[in-house]
Amino acid sequence: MASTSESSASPQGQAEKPVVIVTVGMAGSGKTTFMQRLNAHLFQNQEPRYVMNLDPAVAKLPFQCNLDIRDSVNYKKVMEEHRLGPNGAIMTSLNLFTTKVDQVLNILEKRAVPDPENPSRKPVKTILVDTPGQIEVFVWSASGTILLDSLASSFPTVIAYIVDTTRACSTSTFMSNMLYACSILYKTKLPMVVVFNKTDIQDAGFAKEWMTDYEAFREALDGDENKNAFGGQDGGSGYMASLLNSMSLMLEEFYSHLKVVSVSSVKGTGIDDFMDAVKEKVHEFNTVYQPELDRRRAEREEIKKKQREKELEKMMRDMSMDGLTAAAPEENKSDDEDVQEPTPDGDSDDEIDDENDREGLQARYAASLLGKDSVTEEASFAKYLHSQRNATQ
Ligand SMILES: Nc1nc2c(ncn2[C@@H]2O[C@H](COP(=O)(O)OP(=O)(O)OP(=O)(O)O)[C@@H](O)[C@H]2O)c(=O)[nH]1
Repeated sequence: MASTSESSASPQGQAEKPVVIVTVGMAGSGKTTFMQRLNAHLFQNQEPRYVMNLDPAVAKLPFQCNLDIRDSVNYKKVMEEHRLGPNGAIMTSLNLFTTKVDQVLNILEKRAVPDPENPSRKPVKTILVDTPGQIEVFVWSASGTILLDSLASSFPTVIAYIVDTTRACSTSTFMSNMLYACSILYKTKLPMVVVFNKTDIQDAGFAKEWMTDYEAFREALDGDENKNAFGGQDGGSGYMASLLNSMSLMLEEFYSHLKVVSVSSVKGTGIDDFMDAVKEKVHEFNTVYQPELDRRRAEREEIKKKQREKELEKMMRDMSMDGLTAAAPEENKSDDEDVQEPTPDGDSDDEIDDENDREGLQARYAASLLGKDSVTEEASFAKYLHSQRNATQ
């Protein structure tokens, strides 16, 4: 039997990390059932695992999970309180959950190593994550991205894209599924295993063939066209066939990056193949994705560092300007003179402008040093001083 644990060691030989498997797929494709099957498979092989449910709208889970988004967010309440539809409420629930991502990672990090207080508890080797059926809500939302990025920054992470094989038999539904998978691959930038599920009802041989043999797909397209499967009139059918044909050519490169397995989540067939595929993808994660993630992280750090340097430079400039403008009046008159004996032209505009400038600089300086609240405080204090001064004049 293939084990994911042996594959999670980094190329540098660092300590083994648990592998995260995130199931993504269209509604009803069988994500939860697949998750249940994986969970049972790992249990049978006595592999310590950690199961997370990120679907706030699921009514009942057929397995026990360690971390359930429903424990921290009440989807129905979110819907009522924010007057949202189902998708909006799922997205808001995910957003709320994402605010706790640090805590989630902390828990996972702790479970990934031996617990000195509980030596009999084995470190987790696999983290299973179930996601909402509304793919776009998870994959294309900011919270979904943050959650996936956070997981991938700590552990090797693989996407399991679940396809309902019975609903991918025609060339057009197959292509829709593949385009979805392609967009997820490029959005998440994580290694992917395509899981053709429900193969107890429909064998996935045709799909595998279409993905490796362009001519086979072309023939299937011709067949669909002859049967007028695209239902087009006035050449509409021809347009669909040629579009699908072009897309298939375009997707050839994408197919070459995928690992494809056939599974029946109900019967439990193909799970070993899936685990082997995950093992391969973890290796890819460590050798290809991880360096790329590190590069992107270093790039972000560099940008942040430059921004900080820029702000510091600006602050230093502000401070030295502040010193100059503040010194000038002190050279000529005392504070008392300044307040009690105005110049003949009264509160000269120049003087007030000068004062305003100084107040602005002081406020900005305070902003740099003290943070936002203090800025408001400092600015209003300066304003107060200014009004007091005008009142005495
Ligand atoms: N025959 C068969 N049915 C399956 C298989 N996997 C899932 N199903 C059925 O497909 C239906 C949907 O399965 P779920 O696991 O709820 O699908 P899901 O993708 O989690 O659904 P959402 O979370 O609502 O998107 C259920 O009736 C399952 O019993 C399978 O391998 N074979």
